[in-house]
Amino acid sequence: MVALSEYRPVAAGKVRELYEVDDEHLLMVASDRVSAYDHVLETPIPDKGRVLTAMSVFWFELLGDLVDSHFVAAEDPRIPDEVRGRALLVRKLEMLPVECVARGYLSGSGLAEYRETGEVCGVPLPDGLTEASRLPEPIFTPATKAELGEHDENVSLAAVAATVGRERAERLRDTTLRIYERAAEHARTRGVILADTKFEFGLAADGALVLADEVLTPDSSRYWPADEYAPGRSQPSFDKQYVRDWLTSPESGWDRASDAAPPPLPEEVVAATRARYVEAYERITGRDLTDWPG
Ligand SMILES: Nc1ncnc(-c2cnn(Cc3cccc(F)c3)c2)c1Cl
Repeated sequence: MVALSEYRPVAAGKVRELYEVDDEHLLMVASDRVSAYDHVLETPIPDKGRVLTAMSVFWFELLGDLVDSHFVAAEDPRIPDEVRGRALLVRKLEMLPVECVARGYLSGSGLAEYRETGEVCGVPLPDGLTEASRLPEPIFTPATKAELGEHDENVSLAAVAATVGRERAERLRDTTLRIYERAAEHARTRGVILADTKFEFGLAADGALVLADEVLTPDSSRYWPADEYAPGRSQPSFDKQYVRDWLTSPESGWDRASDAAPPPLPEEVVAATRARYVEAYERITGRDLTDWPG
């Protein structure tokens, strides 16, 4: 069995890493780290990496009739034991430099831009929308990838077309919206609102779009519990709300406005957060996490 240290690191996000396996393959590794308020917390959430990995695989399979993906294997001799269950063997692709975001609801950077201009990424929206308003129909709001720690910058479809060509930009938009709608409809039947999500695509040798990166995880999407949905206020995050509430409570002694690192999480917040990740996975997929390797 190969050790992770034998693979060359090629990229690292806040809570995940990417390694080169061979000329054709990469290893995408999800850690148990969690990020909140733009800080990576020092306390890991056991099984978070497994849940997000298993969730991506579920969506690759469910969306397989709509779009090809880079996914090769979740169990394979090339996957080191130390990351088994939270790592995927994927095809190495030529990646398109576009963060393909679909939004069915208005929040985050979309809401901020709407409040400034009445539009998001050049797409005009009706008046009178507020935090977490459901949009008349889902919109494509692409962004350019920012440096680690910075926020992505929203751009127009024309800006994407200037980068990848008009036809490919429209294909990115259409594909992004089609797989968002399919996923959001599935999540809704499980009592979960998929408010928005971010995809990354690469190109196959014949120029076809291939869905890459992590897909429809709680780190790349906003998941809200449907039974608590109420527009006009920020919605509870399905998976991170316990962490957010504790960090902003007097009990933590942390001042979010300061740039101080957040304190370690109490074990009951860790346990409750782990339970929410497992619940999100089992409700969305109908599968049992105990059946997933690792
Ligand atoms: N199949 C692919 N082929 C070529 N490149 C990529 C690729 C490069 N960067 N990223 C984003 C990223 C950054 C940090 C850790 C991650 F796991 C993923 C994805 C992929 Cl997924």
